[in-house]
Amino acid sequence: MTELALELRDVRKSFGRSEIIRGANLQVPKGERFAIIGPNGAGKSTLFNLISGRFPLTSGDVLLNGESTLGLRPFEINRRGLSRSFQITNIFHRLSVYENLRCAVLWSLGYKYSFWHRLGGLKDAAERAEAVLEQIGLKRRRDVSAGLLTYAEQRALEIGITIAGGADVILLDEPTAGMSRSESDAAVELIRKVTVGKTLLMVEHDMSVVFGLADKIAVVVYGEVIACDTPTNIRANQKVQEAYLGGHAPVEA
Ligand SMILES: Nc1ncnc2c1ncn2[C@@H]1O[C@H](COP(=O)(O)OP(=O)(O)OP(=O)(O)O)[C@@H](O)[C@H]1O
Repeated sequence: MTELALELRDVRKSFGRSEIIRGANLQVPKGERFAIIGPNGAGKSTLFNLISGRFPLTSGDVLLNGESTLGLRPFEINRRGLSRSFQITNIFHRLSVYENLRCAVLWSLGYKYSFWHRLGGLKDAAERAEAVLEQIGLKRRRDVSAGLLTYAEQRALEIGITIAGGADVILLDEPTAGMSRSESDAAVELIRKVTVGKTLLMVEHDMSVVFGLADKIAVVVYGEVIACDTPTNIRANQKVQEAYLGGHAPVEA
């Protein structure tokens, strides 16, 4: 049987009287790259917030590596091996690129920022931060304040921060939003490289990124996963074509 990294079982979420997530089910096998697509307001970011523990579920269950995460706080879910990035960049602008990464490593190890100064010599964290720096291609920019990086570099750093703790399950929220075609092609390569052997779940609107990167695509419409399949099958799926008004299935640019 396939081992699942992540499983959503009849997940529901209401805000006040509106039910936004309406019985979502999803199975993400270990080591696969999944894209979540769907119209604006379908509930994709809300699903991410439920999976990462930012919002409590109204009902249903989320399993990470076979274990329920119900009632766990975001940092506890993070310590169990799930790390997420945000649509809005989540970096410390006044710290250098390297310091941002070291901070992310230390945080994942359970250290609070207030202990920072006493941990400067922690060899493992420093080595890990250097390795991630290399992986994301920002070695040249090591000592630059993160706030001075270009937008694309900041998004790469953000991916570095997300993977720095060594989580096996990575959630990326619109990793190429606001990028030019060439920047987004480079981001796809970076994401592919840093997620080798890991499980990836990403929300993405850019169909060339989705079709270029995803093993499977989950389509969310009105808070339900209406289809989850390979890119080829999703393109041919009648229900998906109908959900994308006008009867056109999502296609690459
Ligand atoms: N904290 C909240 N309180 C109330 N309503 C919310 C909250 N968060 C999200 N919603 C509502 O839930 C619905 C789904 O929003 P969500 O951001 O998850 O959609 P999305 O699929 O990610 O959209 P987009 O593609 O535009 O980013 C929207 O109608 C939104 O207004």
